[in-house]
Formats: sequence, structure tokens, C-alpha cells
Amino acid sequence: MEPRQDASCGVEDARLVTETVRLAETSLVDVLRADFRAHAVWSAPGEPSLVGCGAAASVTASGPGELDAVRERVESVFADAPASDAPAVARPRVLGGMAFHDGHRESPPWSGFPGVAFVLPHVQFAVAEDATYLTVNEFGPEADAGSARRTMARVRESVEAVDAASVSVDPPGIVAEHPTTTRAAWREAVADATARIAAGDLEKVVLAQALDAELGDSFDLVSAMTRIERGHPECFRFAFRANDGGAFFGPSPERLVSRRGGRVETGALAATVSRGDTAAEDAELERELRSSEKLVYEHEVVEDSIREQLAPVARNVRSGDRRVKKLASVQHLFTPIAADTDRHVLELVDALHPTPAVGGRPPDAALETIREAEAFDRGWYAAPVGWFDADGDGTFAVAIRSALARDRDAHLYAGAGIVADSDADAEWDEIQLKFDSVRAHLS
Ligand SMILES: C=C(O[C@@H]1C=C(C(=O)O)C=C[C@H]1O)C(=O)O
Repeated sequence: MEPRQDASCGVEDARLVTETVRLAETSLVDVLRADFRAHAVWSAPGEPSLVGCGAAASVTASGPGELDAVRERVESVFADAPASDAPAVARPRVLGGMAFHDGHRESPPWSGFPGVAFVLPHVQFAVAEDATYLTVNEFGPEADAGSARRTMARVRESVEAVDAASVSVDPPGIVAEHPTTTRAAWREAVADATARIAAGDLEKVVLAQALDAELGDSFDLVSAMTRIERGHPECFRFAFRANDGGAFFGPSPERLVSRRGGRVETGALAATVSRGDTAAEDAELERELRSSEKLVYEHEVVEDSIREQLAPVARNVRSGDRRVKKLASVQHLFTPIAADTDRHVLELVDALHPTPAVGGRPPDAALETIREAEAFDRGWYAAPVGWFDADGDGTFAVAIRSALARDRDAHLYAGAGIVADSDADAEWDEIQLKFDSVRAHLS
């Protein structure tokens, strides 16, 4: 299927008009509180935070296998845009994500989340350390600077009038939880995966679970993102909202890839132990993480595959020093990987997704095992989410530690890597700990 675009994108003489203004000092939380029904929120260490509202142009496709066509469509939107003297942080950025599996079907609970969906926002905020920029993008045969400036004046007034302190950040509360995987089904799935590994068909597979939760109150994305923003400065804080109000969000610790002027940044994040209750216990768990043969192997499968997957699209692929990434409830092995490239970030996403941190090795056998073992739809869980610009620069996270919420329903997702000597009950416990990073913002 050809990627679809909204009406304005198909018009021959459509053009892109962009206007930018620097706002008085404003935080991401202020922008969210102004509540323009943001459809995309992105906040990552070392980058300006982004909020996108409305669509100047949008592109959808059936799955990650169509990223080349999506890139070409968006390139045609940027093609004849006049040179801008706006600061780099304020330039138009396209925000979106995609489903984990190719051939994704947009059915409940994932209605409103197509196989691939990217939007060039009509109203875009970029919150940098020293300033916030408001950018209005208009695309179409009628696009003109006058109407963009009028939108800008209206939006600017409402953001500057926000009283952030007046909005509650109380979570909705979880009144009931329904795991979609039983303990018996999990043991069976892990046994089947380890049997495939013993038979030599598979090295590693990441199996996930969904946890359905009933909320005590309607889900409110603005207050959830306010809590996530404050609680996870080390993570990629993201949210994407469908037209029916359903929101996919989370604090993911995992970068899939960033491209900045030809420099590629990625990394292997895999192998997990819990955090200790005391400093001594935490250090002991860290020692186990660094020295366990099983955990180091699980990590190295991911590091080796990422290097191999990157090789056709990048040069000078190099690993940095391995370290331990400590999060609220778990700690992981992390190896930074850098490279050089002249490819668009979507080409890098295409080459890397899914890494064996969320899929497995070899990829085809792993994906088949996942489809057979998991009774729920991964949807956008564990798939790339992020942004890119007209230069092909951008950042994508792997959407783990995430949830899909709509009204009083939430679906939480988490997974664990299975290798030859994995123990089903220990992997089960690991997944319950991983649910905590998003559960904490709902209960
Ligand atoms: C799949 C998830 O996490 C991934 C699996 C990990 C593991 O098995 O040790 C660690 C980090 C992530 O790469 C998840 O959190 O849902």
C-alpha cells in the first residue's frame, strides 16, 4: 500500500510556509498546560523538548517496511521551502512513530495508531534550555505568511497566560489490573523459546506481556506527561495522541538512534537486574549484572547485532565503554555506539528496527516466535518513536516502558530477553518490575 497523505500534501502547487517567534521563558509543562490538544510530545536528554499540535501535513503507511516511501513523501513537503533564518531548534520537525510489526492492523485498543504515522505540526513548540520557540507551519496551495502570523499571535497569547500551578497532577489511580498472560502461558512460551534456542534456530528472543488496567478516573495526558517529565530526566519522554483521545506514552530509557549532521549515536541497552533497597545491595546487584555470563551474553547479542545492522548505512561504527544505567526500579548494561553517515535518520531507523533488545536474533525466527507466543497486539510498543527534520537529522527512541490509555482503560507493556538459560519465573519478575516505571504515573 502506498503511504497516504492528507489532502493538502497531494496538491501540485502546495508550498510550505513557516513562521517562528521566540516566547518569554516557558517550560514544557507550561506549554502542555496551555492545552492545545497536543498530538505529539517529545522530551529527551540533551535536546529541546517538542510539542506538536494540529497537522500542516501528515503521512501514514501500513508498517515500518514502508519507511523509504514515507521519507520521500515528507521530502516533497520540504522540497521548495524557502530558506529560513530561524534558529535551528525552531525549524519544522516531523513527529511520529510506527507499529512494531509490519502488517499492523489498526484495531482496538490500537485504533487511531496506523502502521506508520508522521505529522508536520501546524503549531510546534521547541523548548530549549534558554528559550522556547513557537513555530507555525502551513502547507498547501493557500498557505500564506499572514494566516500563519495570525495563528501565532493567538497561540502565543494563550501560552503566556497559562497558570501552570492551577492544574492538578494527581494520577487517575488504578482500581483493577488484568494481566493478559497467565503464569502458565508465560512458562510455556519461555519453554518453547528456549527449546528453539537449544535446537539452534534462535539465539535470543524478547517476549513481552500486556497488563490491562482500569483507572479510577479518566486518563489525562497533560498531567501524566507532567509527572513523567519531572520523574525521568534521564529518559525519552514521549506521547502520541490519536483523534479519539487514546494516548500512547511513556518514559523510555532506550535510544534507537540519533543523527546529527552526519554523526550517528545509538547504543545497546540490554540485560537487567533490579535496584537494591540499600546502597550495598544495589552495588551487589550491579556486580552481578556486570559479571553474569548469561547477562553479558544477552547484552553482547544486542551490541553485535546493532553494529552489524548499522554497517550497511554507516561508517566507522565504534563502541564506547560499557556502563550500568540505573533507573527507578531496574538497572541495565549499556554500551554506547557511534558512527558516521550521510543517510537520512529514517534509513537508520529502517536498518536498526527491531534490534534484539526488543526483537531477537536471528530477526525472522525471533519475530515468528513473538507472533506465536504473544496473545496481545504489540501495536506501537517497542517500536521507533521520535522526530526528524528537513536535513534528515532526528532522534528515535524505542517505545518501551510504555502504555496506551483511553478514558478509564490503560494497557501497559513490558518485555524481557530470553536466552538459552533463562528462567521463566525470573523473567516474569523482571517484567513486573518494568511495568512499575509507567504504573507509577497511573496509580
Ligand atoms: C523489552 C523491554 O526492555 C528491553 C529488554 C531488556 C532485558 O531483557 O534485559 C532490557 C532493556 C530493554 O532493551 C521492555 O522494557 O519492555
